[in-house]
Amino acid sequence: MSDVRKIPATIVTGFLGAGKTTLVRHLMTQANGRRIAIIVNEFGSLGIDGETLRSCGIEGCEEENIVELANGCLCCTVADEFLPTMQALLDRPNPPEHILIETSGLALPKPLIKAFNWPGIRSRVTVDGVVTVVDGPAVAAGRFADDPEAVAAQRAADESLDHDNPLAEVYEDQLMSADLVVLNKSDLLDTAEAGRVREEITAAIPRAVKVVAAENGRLDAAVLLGLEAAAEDDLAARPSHHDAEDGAHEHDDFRSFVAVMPEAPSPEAVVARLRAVAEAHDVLRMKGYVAVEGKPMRLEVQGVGARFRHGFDRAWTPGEARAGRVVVIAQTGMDEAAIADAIAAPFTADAAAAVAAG
Ligand SMILES: Nc1nc2c(ncn2[C@@H]2O[C@H](COP(=O)(O)OP(=O)(O)OP(=O)(O)O)[C@@H](O)[C@H]2O)c(=O)[nH]1
Repeated sequence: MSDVRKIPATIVTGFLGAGKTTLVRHLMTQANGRRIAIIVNEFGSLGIDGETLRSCGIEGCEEENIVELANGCLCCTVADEFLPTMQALLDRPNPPEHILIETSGLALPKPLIKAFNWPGIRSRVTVDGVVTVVDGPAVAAGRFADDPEAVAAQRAADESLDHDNPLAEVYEDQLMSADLVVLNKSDLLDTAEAGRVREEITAAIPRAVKVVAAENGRLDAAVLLGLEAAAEDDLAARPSHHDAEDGAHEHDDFRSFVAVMPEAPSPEAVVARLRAVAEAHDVLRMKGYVAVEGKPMRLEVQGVGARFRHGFDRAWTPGEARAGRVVVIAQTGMDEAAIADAIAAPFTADAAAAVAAG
């Protein structure tokens, strides 16, 4: 055992839109001068999570403390991207006191936890805990539920954990790696639903793991950090649907692309259009920045399924094109052309349709 204290790292994982960035942002408000580095990985190419954190104005979220790993999912780029990034952080003259890693919503945490056993990393860092953020209302709505008959048929043919629902696989892998589960978006659950979701979560994890409820990821840092789980020593207790493949998975079940959106007459018009598209095409996640007529500020818009939030985040900078761009993430097979066309249509078309509809 080394007498040099290892730097604790917390892995924040959870499905697309569960509230990981919101939680990390809140956590950073409690940094109290502690040197915390954030590694953020996003599925979709606009780098919005990194930008959200950098622009939040919270001490500690400055440029130099946030490293974005934008290419693909952390779990698939461990050797090429994650390890060199960790090495660089550790080799800083003033290394971080804590490292927060926000995975993409489609990442499987286990290959990432395994990476902490690599020589050069293992001796200097430990996984303090895997915090899995769960979108309470999405679970309550059965978003990750398998079709019970299909699963029964599949299990009868093959006893392995694997099944054919890509959402369920990612969600369950994230749960099974957890040291702490955050049941987020409690504001959108009634007591009975919250109880049911909590039971479902507990049943899905084969060991005792604490589940804490949260709204907008607002939890005390003392709850989230200092779990001292040493997860890298405990891989066997964290089963994965991909154990047989040694963590390899290609994300070919999911696709993302960037759609262009013209300047909009109002924030409401942006949300109405994106919500209609999300519902018509079963889109999992949208996020982007859009220009609104007469507004010097940029509108940030975020959708999880058909639930949207928006707000003006910053002024368009001089010389910056007021171009609206929205990342769209859905299961493979989505009609990208139809979605792109619907988002890119001039807004006058919506007005005409509203008039025609009476
Ligand atoms: N009502 C409600 N909305 C929330 C809560 N937490 C987060 N949100 C909203 O949910 C959306 C997604 O939150 P994020 O923090 O970006 O989620 P994420 O897990 O980082 O998303 P990805 O990185 O895309 O996987 C945003 O619009 C948030 O404002 C919550 O507790 N209640």
